[in-house]
Amino acid sequence: MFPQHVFPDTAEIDGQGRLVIGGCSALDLAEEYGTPVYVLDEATLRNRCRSYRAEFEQRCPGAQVLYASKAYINPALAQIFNEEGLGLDVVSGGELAVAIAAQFPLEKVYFHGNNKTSDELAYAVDQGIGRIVVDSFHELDLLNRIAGEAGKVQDILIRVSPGIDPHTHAYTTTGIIDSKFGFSIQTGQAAEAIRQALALSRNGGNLTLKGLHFHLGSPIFELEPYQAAATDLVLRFAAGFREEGLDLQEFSPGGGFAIAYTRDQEPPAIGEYAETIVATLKATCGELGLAIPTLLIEPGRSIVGPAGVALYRIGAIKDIPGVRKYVSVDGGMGDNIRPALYQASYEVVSAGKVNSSTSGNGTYAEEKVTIAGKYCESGDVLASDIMLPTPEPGDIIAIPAAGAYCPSMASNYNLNPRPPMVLVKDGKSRLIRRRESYADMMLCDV
Ligand SMILES: Cc1ncc(COP(=O)(O)O)c(C=O)c1O
Ligand SMILES: N[C@@H](CCCC[NH3+])C(=O)O
Repeated sequence: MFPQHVFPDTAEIDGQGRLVIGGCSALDLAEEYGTPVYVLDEATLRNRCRSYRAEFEQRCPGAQVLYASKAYINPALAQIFNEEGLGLDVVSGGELAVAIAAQFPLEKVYFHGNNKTSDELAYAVDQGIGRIVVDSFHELDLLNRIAGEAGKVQDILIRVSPGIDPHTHAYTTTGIIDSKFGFSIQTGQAAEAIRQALALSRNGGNLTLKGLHFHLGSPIFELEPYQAAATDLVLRFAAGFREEGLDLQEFSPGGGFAIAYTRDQEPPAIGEYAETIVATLKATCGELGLAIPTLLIEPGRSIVGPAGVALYRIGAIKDIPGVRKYVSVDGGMGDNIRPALYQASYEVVSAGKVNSSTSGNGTYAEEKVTIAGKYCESGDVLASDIMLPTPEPGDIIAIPAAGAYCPSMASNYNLNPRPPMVLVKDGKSRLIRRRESYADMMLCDV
């Protein structure tokens, strides 16, 4: 059965059992743009942006949705997010440069990161970035100096670490006490950071503390970590600094909202995350007598992830009798490091032979295979022991839920060019990033 809910909103199967995305045949896209290729469905992207805005704004007027660029950004996408009224979360000078290239309104850009360099901070301050989310004492001093040299007063948030385990992969957990991100509430370092920031907001300093931020990790399939544990805990902590002059104008519980990667996964709906966060925010602020701050949320994966489908072409097929059947494709860990890095699981369908009750073609006989990449690493496996209609060299396979943290974490390992990105909508496709060439990969070599 076709796992519709892990594919983009517009995905369908035509009468010949072929996958169609955004009105475009996956086989035709593979032919036109070559493989591997990442296809992004514009309708899904925009639907997710609109759902986030609607679900949070209707419950909490003035709430702002900041797209977490690290999930994937380029100028064309930044323009779409701007059209949809989102802000941006950036974590490097490079991501900020994309926002600038796309003429994104910089007052809606928030700069994160545990070790922003002085060059990056100076660049952000000079360009007039909206907020810098300060993550260390070193950064507090450095930024105060840089803003002073630029003759500016920079708005900041402080990132706190609430000491909450959101039950996700150890490599993607950020809000626990043993984390390189943020100032820990438990150790007293968050309190000290707030006091220093307040002092720099007053005594001739060059910073203005606007509020607090935290981010627990990603993907978070539970609602509870956002609720009592985090939103409630951080708000109570913030209320303790009212007397010392903390005016909590902005409050961000970060991102981390989950998506379905495999057919058995059912993450909470966007409305459920919104209800949990906003209800807790309102109840806790009411109880503490705090004015409700502007709520900021930072979804990345859950906006771009479900919009993306990776297409690969099958090459070598190696059957090791009694052991495993390896089906190798023309991409792999260079364009999707997530299985190797996080043991992430994906669905795989054969784009020209989709087993679906709506295909009208009955079913294709399946066999158990392992999808391997073309990289010189044994760990370069995209999906292990999955069922696939009998594969043949030349077949196109599609991996859904691939829009987030695949192209953005892609590398040139083994000097394979990174794949192109294609936006599809209403039966038309548009290249928004071309495939790298061999010359591109030698561009910086001197
Ligand atoms: C500070 C911050 N905000 C937002 C995000 C976005 O997370 P996700 O893409 O899971 O929504 C991240 C990444 O985990 C992050 O570190
Ligand atoms: N890159 C990770 C998530 C980390 C998000 C950044 N803090 C992933 O692929 O799931």
